[in-house]
Amino acid sequence: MSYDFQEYPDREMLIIALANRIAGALRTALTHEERALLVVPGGTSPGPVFDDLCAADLDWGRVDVLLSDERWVPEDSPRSNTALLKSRLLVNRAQKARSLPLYAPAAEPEEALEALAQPIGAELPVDVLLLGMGADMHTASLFPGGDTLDRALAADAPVLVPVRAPGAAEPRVTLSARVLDGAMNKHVLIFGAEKRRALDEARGKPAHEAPINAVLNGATVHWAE
Ligand SMILES: O=C1O[C@H](COP(=O)(O)O)[C@@H](O)[C@H](O)[C@H]1O
Repeated sequence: MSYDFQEYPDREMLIIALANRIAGALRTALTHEERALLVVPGGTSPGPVFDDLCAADLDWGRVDVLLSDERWVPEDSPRSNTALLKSRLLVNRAQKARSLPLYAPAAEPEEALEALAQPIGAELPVDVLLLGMGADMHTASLFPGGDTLDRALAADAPVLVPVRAPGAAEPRVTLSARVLDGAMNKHVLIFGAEKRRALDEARGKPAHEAPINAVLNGATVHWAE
């Protein structure tokens, strides 16, 4: 397994460069496909990248945008990744993009899983993937100790997997590892010394201990202090 590690002098430079890389990869995909599928993370890290990317000059009307994972909370929750996506990425030029939902107002994710997975399955594979990573080496909602991690890591995993994990405050849904890893163009965004150490510690570990390893092959990791 090998990946590129790109270190930046500061977060601002990383954000500009990464937004440009993603926009460029989408433009390239759109030269040979009718539509392109962009998958992005939630959490605290990607907001500033979204702020730049949403202004990129590209044919957003032919782009589908999807979260890598979602916490099973309504959109008015401060923990909603969908709310982050809508307020920071699907604005400006990018408001023309089509958003594929990863949440529906049901009590448990299992009740909505099939309906959410169907339109996603129709757009696969992922053209451009941006992921985050937690200091516990989780990515998307592939958590060490997650109750469905084996299923989510399997070669024949479904598109979407519901997850409950010790490190996660609420139930979640996640794209499975095979869907994430199958992306044409893969980027991982991490900030700070703790996550850099976690990435180093992940080296050589099996994916059920360090789920980030399930998606790193061929990826570019973008890091700034
Ligand atoms: O819970 C989540 O965490 C990871 C990492 O988030 P961060 O706040 O440490 O940047 C994120 O990639 C994932 O999409 C999100 O649901």
